[in-house]
Amino acid sequence: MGRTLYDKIWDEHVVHTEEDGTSILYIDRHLVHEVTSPQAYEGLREAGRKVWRISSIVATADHNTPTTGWELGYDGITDLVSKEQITTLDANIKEFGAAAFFPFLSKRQGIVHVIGPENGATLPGMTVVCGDSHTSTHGAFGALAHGIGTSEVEHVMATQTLLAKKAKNMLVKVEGTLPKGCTAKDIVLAIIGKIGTAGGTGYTIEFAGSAIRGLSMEGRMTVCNMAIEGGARAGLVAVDQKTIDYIKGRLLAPTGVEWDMAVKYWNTLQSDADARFDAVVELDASQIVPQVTWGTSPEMVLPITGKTPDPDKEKDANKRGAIERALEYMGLQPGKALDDIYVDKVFIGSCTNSRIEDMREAAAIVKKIGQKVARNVKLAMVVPGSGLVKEQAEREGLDKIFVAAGFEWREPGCSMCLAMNADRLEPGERCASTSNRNFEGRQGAGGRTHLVSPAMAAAAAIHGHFVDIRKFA
Ligand SMILES: CC(C)[C@H](C(=O)O)[C@@H](O)C(=O)O
Ligand code: SF4
Repeated sequence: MGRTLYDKIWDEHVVHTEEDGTSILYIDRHLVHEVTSPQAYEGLREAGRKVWRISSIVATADHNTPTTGWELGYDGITDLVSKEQITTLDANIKEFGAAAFFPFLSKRQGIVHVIGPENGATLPGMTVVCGDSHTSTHGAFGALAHGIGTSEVEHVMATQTLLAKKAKNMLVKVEGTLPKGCTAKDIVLAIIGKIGTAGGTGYTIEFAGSAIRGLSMEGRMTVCNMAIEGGARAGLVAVDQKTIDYIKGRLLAPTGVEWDMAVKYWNTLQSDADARFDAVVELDASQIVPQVTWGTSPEMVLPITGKTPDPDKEKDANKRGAIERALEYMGLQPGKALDDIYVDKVFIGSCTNSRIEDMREAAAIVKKIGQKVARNVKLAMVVPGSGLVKEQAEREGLDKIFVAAGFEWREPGCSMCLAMNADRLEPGERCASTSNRNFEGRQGAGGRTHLVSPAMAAAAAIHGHFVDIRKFA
């Protein structure tokens, strides 16, 4: 019987399997950031160990880095805990080594899930880990990539392996043409709306179908990024010519004979036609409408044409309670039209949507509408995912479009995706955000997050409330 893409990568990396299925998996790439690595390095130090394969480590600082004041250097990091995490990473990499390190202030610094692929650190067929749940992003390259905990970070550093149990195979097939105004973000929000945040639990999801093949690598990364929000630790997309074209010439990508050999192997990284999946979910891309989350979980999502749900109409007591709590936290009434929700802040960024294509989509809408950020919007910020994205966007003049319309154009980092740096929501503030999590307090205590695509966020900034961007498409 044929094998899935997941089966193939797993088989290539499994070192040993116990009777109960517990396996030792060889790890090719270890991405490191400042939040989940300090204890791991400390553990190595205490045990007198070295990093097993230094060339597997690629590191950057992202969660704690400020997005303003870079001209002040490290003095611009006002939060002392943030500063300590960033300088600790600098010291650890100096002591333990890495294949590549993009520290705070360096040109290639950025969100770990943006800089990995961008620098050719993420390659098809690899096993990729990072002490970060959104490592699933890298699956867009046909790599088996998932987040691990801090103790596992230390284990991988010490042994180059990870203890893991094989997940089941799920196929999410999205066929058809995505309507104008809809993006990869709308696809993945629609998938999560359908399967729920636990739908992918215990599975590795392969995203397939003509709509997925039609996406750019940036779009595929957006989809895989949120596989974790659908409950799956890893998401995958089969390798095709787009994958290979994206990688060619990147900093850490193979060259010469090694490139040719790699491409030959990468071209085998698809599920066999007769591969068996344990679960199959199908979606018609042509039916997708721009999505907006209304609640405190990514599955609480509806088309922009929708209205917030009425808990009284929900028969299941648990679900009813969840709807009531979410509406209360979000400060919304049942039956509220989504395009009548006004926002206080707009955040375009995060490892879901801070790549060049996202910047282009947001700028295009701003240009098309041709107006300034609405008066009720206190802050609209665009945070590129890396220094290279920032540079590219500036070459294309996108920053000028944003700034002229009243957006702030910031330095790269995780920024307002989570409240770990200076960018955050104040209690009660409502935000249109292109990030991936809308949990209570995620963007700051009491903050209210609505997850949307970059184009939807940009339009919300200009109109002051959510709008159906299909009318501009
Ligand atoms: C800080 C880090 C461990 C965390 C994660 O694992 O995802 C963060 O990136 C997030 O998005 O919540
Ligand atoms: S951008 Fe957000 S989701 Fe991504 S790694 Fe940073 S904090 Fe996590």
